[in-house]
Amino acid sequence: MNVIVPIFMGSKSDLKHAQAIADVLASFGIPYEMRIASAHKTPARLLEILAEYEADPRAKVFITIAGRSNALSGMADAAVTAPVIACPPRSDAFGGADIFSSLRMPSGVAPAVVLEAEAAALLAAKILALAEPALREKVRAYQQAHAERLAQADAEVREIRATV
Ligand SMILES: Nc1cncn1[C@@H]1O[C@H](COP(=O)(O)O)[C@@H](O)[C@H]1O
Repeated sequence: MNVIVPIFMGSKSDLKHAQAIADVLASFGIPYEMRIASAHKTPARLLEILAEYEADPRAKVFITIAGRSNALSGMADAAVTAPVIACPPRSDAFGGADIFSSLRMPSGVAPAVVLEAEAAALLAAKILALAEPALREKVRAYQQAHAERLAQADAEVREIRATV
């Protein structure tokens, strides 16, 4: 597959979350690259790396991970023409307030926000599948596996009957 999904994170402390996304991409056979740059601390470096991927036709979708104040996703979205999926790491600090920095963007900036690591990778897979029939089949198989698990669970709970 001649694609590469750049996964940007704001800090190495985001690596576990990034790896969870990367693992799902790998399960779809999608190549990825992980990069670290902070919109707050190293903005020039971030834009430099983004420009490299903007010039790379394989980079058809980006994933961005930044905790606390997520400037990374909006900055990335404004700097590249491909879709950007923001998947901020989970935080319960301050009542989960971090999430709001991922939701509202200035005009002309539109990163998608997907909170679960697996789902962020799935959205990336579906975007890439638009131009990759083999990947589309893998997405279909993934959906089918979910449907089968539900059918199995349904059959199991149906056995729990009231016997009055
Ligand atoms: N928003 C932001 C800008 N620079 C780093 N962060 C995020 O802040 C958290 C803590 O970063 P650090 O390790 O640099 O303190 C990480 O989730 C990182 O993505």
